[in-house]
Amino acid sequence: MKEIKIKDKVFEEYISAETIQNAVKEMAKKMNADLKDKDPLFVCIMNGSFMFASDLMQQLDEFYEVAFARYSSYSGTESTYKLKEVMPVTQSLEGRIVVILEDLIDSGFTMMHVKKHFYDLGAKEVLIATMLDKPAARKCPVEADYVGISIANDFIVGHGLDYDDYGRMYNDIYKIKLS
Ligand SMILES: O=P(O)(O)OC[C@H]1O[C@H](OP(=O)(O)OP(=O)(O)O)[C@H](O)[C@@H]1O
Ligand code: HPA
Repeated sequence: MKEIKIKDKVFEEYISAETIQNAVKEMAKKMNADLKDKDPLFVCIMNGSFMFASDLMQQLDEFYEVAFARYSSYSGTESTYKLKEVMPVTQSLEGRIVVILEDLIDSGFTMMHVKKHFYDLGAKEVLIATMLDKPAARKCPVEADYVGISIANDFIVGHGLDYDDYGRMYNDIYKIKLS
């Protein structure tokens, strides 16, 4: 099994890029059916979601508006439970159906706060689409409307996800190897 080393940690192969692409295609099919003619605004949550958002956009049938925002709460492998708004969304959300594009829901802290914040900014409806979900890690009550793949409670890197900002560029996903 392929292993990679990032700083002090070793990670082993976990989910192939092909499995991710198939899950994203299934998600896009549902979105094509649900969102046609509704003019949703997709908001990509940086940094981790850049690959997922790019994959998904290429599978959607319509040309939709896409915006970007950046929130950060992790240090190493742990949440600080302090959400920093590094880059706010610049488009108006007033009256819009907003679809948040997230790479991973772990504790749920980020999505719980971002969803509430987008409603506070005037969104009519806020939906969450996540490439990966870790239901066993949930500490905050939030659920996604679209889930690519549900995974166990392991720290992962790849396909946008990082350990201390490294590892995002791997196309496959790797999970931490505990020694
Ligand atoms: O459900 P949670 O426990 O809140 O964890 C999920 C969030 O953590 C990661 O972001 P991070 O804060 O590491 O920022 P990044 O996307 O820039 O890496 C990930 O991209 C999610 O946004
Ligand atoms: O498992 C993870 N990997 C990378 N970043 C994360 N942010 C929350 N959980 C994770």
